[in-house]
Amino acid sequence: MEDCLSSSKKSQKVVGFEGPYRLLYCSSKGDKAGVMRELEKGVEPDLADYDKRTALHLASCEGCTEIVVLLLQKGADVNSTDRWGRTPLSDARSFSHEAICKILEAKGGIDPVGLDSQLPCYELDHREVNMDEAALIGEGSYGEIYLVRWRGTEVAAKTIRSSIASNPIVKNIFMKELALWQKLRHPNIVQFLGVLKHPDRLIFLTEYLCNGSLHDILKRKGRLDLQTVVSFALDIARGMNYLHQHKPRPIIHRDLTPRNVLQDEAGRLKVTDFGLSKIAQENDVSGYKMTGRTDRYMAPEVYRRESYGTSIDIFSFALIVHEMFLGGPPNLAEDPEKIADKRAYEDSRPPLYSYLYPEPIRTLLKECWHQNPDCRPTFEEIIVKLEEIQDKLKNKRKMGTCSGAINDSSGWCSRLSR
Ligand SMILES: Nc1ncnc2c1ncn2[C@@H]1O[C@H](COP(=O)(O)OP(=O)(O)OP(=O)(O)O)[C@@H](O)[C@H]1O
Repeated sequence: MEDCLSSSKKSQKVVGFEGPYRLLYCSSKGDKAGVMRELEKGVEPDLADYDKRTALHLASCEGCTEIVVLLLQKGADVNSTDRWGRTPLSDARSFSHEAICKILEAKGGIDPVGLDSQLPCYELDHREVNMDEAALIGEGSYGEIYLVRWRGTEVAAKTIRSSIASNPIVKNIFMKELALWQKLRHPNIVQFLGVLKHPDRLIFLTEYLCNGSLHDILKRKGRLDLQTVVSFALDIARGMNYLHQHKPRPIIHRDLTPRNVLQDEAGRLKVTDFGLSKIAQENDVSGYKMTGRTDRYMAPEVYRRESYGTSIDIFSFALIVHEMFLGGPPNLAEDPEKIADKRAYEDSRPPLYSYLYPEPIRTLLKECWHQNPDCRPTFEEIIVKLEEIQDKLKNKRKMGTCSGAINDSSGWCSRLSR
């Protein structure tokens, strides 16, 4: 733990607006003097943001020819790939910047994704769904959600805002995420059904979960008892473990929140919208923004704009489990950006009142929201711990007693019978 704590402090470096990321900003704006200044300061030409997009990606999609030439002269990698496997040439082609395509090709640039090689998404004839009879059930960052009938079954239809659907790069990324989603099959992952082939709209179908989101459930019911929390936490952890163990690359959710966890008729929770929300929130992935969207479930390393991995989802998971005991988010009135800032730079975490959080859960939450991502457990490890707690709870119920292996100093067993 000592090591974890000391490296945690090390990882708290501040990346301010005037930090190395200015290179990306200047590149996307075509500011040659700014780019030169940053490179002269010693900033690496291949510096990437948290989506692994480099200055060369940004200059290529913005059509900044001079910057592309300059970055290549300074040794930028012509074939750096971003989170979606796109190279600078992929971006230049998407926006038809012919001159830049030629420059990149001459330097050995390749386009491993290309619009043509996009994985096909399962397409359905739009006449199969009558959107005129659709009932609105919710609204998210990328559009509205409707309850519709498809082939005799109630399903959810998600409409994509035209600001997203009309941007070729964003649409392409969106379609790739959907193509990935259509391959996933797990009891704790919302099932993707297909995209409606519509001349001027982008709509996709998923299974319909009649009980709504965990956010809705907490609003309705308030605090959940320990047994329910453990069972819900296991559902989320199993769905997330499936995503993190995806081959050849793990799928990072990036926006795990109570709104992105839905409940089916049988009471089981399922995870939805991996990757999609963030695409929509970033609004314009072709440009680099100096301010990031923050929220209360964001891991410190994301807020600090550092590189990150699967453990950002573990951090969000801990906050969701914390909320289930509390019946909603703590410090609801506080500005989410302030909360994220304090978590990133002051190591602040929500309170773990002993009368609400039994000992095995307290320890688990502390591990999961550890400041150092390397010290957080994996979902596989979390599942083992939660199953142990669940087994003990079952045994206690059978024996009709609360004394035994799990510390009950806070009287948490008594809440089981509520
Ligand atoms: N498949 C579904 N079945 C039933 N209800 C759904 C389904 N998908 C979404 N909803 C409802 O619609 C609401 C909005 O969903 P959506 O996923 O678009 O947005 P969000 O999760 O609230 O926000 P964001 O897009 O930022 O993640 C959800 O909170 C939920 O209540």
